Amino acid sequence: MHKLMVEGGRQLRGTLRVSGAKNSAVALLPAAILAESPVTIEGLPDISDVGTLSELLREIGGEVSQEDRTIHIDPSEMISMPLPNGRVKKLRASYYFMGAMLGRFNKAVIGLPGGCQLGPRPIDQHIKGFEALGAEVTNEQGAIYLRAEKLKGARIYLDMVSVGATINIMLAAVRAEGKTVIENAAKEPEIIDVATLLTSMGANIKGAGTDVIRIEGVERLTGCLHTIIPDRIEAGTYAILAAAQGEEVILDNVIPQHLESLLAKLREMGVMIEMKDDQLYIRPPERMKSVDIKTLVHPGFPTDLQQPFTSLLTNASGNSVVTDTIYPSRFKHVDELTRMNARIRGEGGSVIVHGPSPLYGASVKASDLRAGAALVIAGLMAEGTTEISGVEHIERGYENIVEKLNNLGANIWYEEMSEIEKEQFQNS
Ligand SMILES: CC(=O)N[C@H]1[C@@H](OP(=O)(O)OP(=O)(O)OC[C@H]2O[C@@H](n3ccc(=O)[nH]c3=O)[C@H](O)[C@@H]2O)O[C@H](CO)[C@@H](O)[C@@H]1O
Ligand SMILES: C=C(OP(=O)(O)O)C(=O)O
Repeated sequence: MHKLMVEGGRQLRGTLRVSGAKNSAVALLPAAILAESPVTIEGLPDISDVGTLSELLREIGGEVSQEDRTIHIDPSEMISMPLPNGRVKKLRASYYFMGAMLGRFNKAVIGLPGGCQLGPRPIDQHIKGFEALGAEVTNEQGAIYLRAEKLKGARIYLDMVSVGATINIMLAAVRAEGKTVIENAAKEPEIIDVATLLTSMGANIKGAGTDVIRIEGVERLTGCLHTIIPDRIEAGTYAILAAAQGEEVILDNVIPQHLESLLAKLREMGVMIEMKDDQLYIRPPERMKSVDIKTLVHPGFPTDLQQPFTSLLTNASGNSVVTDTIYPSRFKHVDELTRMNARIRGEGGSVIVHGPSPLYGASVKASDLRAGAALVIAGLMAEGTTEISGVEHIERGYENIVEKLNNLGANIWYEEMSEIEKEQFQNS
């Protein structure tokens, strides 16, 4: 078990290449289950969620091989093997095995997914969608059993906009008989990416990226080659970091249009941003202005950037109000930032960041992936050294974070935890 050590106060400069999108990759890999011949996916991020999904694909009989960033998945020998526990609990996206296995085999048995603990994360809308398509869904001792004679297209209105439910219903519906319409669908770029892969496999999908998706079921899907879009959340995290501690940082392999809400907020704070093709140039101002943020469904401010952005706000002059309407209790990073001298207090469902307040290195715990990113940013901004435990959360979603940041001039390294630290971590 190791911890991440971050020396604060260094100015960062140089070019950082953004990896393939985690939230696309984790849906694209299960989507390959639906094909009858090999699927090749390029631009894979090297993160633990991808490794876990590759193992799950192997567990159900998939032949999976990887060379560098390209994965080949041969789904032809797959069977609907129950996946009640184990790896399924390591990540959120294991829920995509429900839609994909239901779509291919008309049955699936899968444990409830894990992923970041951000407050309640029900999957009732996924189940509502599967049932509308004709599946019988039961929860037996913590595993979800899905069975259908034959899936039939349906009109499904999502009670709330859900990324996972939208993708899962698409996966189940592409081989169903007839037409499916998903209303109040999520519009995230990752949904378009999954629809692009499925379309290359032979699916008939219209409207991905809008709030009404229409799918005409087809009998079979075949393998294809697909390249994953860049990770807008990784790019956003590093853009925030560059605004906090950069001299002049260039982010490479970015789709700036995917980051409009973040870039608008950074500009409001006075950060200089230039876009050129797939690159972003970021320079912080002398003095940063406070801003309020409220997370919303895409294209609103993404909840996954709320925690990293809170770290940046500690350096802004004035009071900033942060509200998360997607996960109203996604604030576990706040106590840790407070240990580092941030002045943040809760009010109603929001937190108010009083800035600027200098941060000081401390021993802190990453409770989830983006809390981890928030602490890395805070550690780089702080005076002294910060020790971050809970590194496994960060490794779920950030490829080679140590190498990428050290290439910009940071000083970050892993250290093995002492026995006492391990015990304290496990009991905290
Ligand atoms: C693997 C992946 O892509 N994860 C992302 C995905 O998570 P995930 O797909 O789990 O998030 P959703 O978009 O489904 O959740 C949005 C909101 O709807 C609620 N909800 C969702 C489904 C449901 O059946 N019932 C229900 O009540 C959730 O509790 C949450 O409040 O989108 C989130 C919101 O952008 C991101 O933070 C996650 O990074
Ligand atoms: C919440 C996240 O991930 P997951 O849904 O995989 O837990 C995230 O990527 O910020």
